[in-house]
Amino acid sequence: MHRDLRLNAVGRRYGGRGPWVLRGVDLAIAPGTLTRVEGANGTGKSTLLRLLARLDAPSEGRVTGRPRTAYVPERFPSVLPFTAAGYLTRLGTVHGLSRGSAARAAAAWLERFGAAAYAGTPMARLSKGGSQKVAVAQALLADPELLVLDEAWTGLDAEARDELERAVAERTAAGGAVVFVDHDPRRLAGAPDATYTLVDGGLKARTGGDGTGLGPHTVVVVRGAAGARLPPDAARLVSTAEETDSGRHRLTVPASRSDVLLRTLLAARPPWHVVSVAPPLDPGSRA
Ligand SMILES: Nc1ncnc2c1ncn2[C@@H]1O[C@H](COP(=O)(O)OP(=O)(O)OP(=O)(O)O)[C@@H](O)[C@H]1O
Repeated sequence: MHRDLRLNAVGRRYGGRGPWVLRGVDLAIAPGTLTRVEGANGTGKSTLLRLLARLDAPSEGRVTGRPRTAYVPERFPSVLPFTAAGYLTRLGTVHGLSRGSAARAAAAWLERFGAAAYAGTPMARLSKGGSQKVAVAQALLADPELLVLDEAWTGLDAEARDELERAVAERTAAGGAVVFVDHDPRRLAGAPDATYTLVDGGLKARTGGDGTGLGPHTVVVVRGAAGARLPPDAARLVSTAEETDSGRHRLTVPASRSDVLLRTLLAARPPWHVVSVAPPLDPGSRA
């Protein structure tokens, strides 16, 4: 399937004869999945993310698949000669939105990240945090099939960090793929379908993935029509689902995804009834 992105025996080194930063990397990124990439400083995380975003080409091996991709770089150029809203609107039109839709989407994303007040501020005058909000908004603007986030949370305030976690959950629930690097091990804890560590230029899968119990989980009890199955958008978000009684389901969901799960269930047709929501449990405990 062309939306699946695959790296096949990929290697990357800089400057022709430089040392191999990556070598023999095989990786498949399927729609609807969340992937975390970890590694010590300088192990090639950004290099890998640029290859996934197709902004860089491998020195050897192949990259196949062309999902519509958006990327938040580690360092976002803030000297662009536009206001925040002007820049986002232009980008929206590049992504195929009409000017009006692009302007509305730009305003909506700035609002979501608490940046509406600087919509008219030239990019060069934005603070680091303000500029990072624009960096994140430009990536989310066009509902990408693949979202690549390189330390995208760095510089955001606490509310914007939470909002970005919600936006990631929305993307994966909608069937998009997200790949991220973040220095905070608690980021989206429990949510990734796969976690890889870069060691000696290669990828090591963390055994057991990360969707099996790490990080705080919320327990949500919902009721649907007898025999009804969870809507696919909701099923993608949960770690476990158990029908405890006819039509009554007990779901565990990574805390970072619980808001999006509740919204998805309430918006389903017919809507699901939320019976209870328990606060996040300690990592590993989902009893
Ligand atoms: N454009 C480039 N030209 C030359 N060398 C580069 C280039 N980009 C990265 N490198 C080198 O490749 C190696 C991996 O860099 P990369 O930025 O991918 O690692 P990283 O794991 O993202 O690092 P960090 O955690 O510090 O952000 C480093 O030795 C770096 O100096």
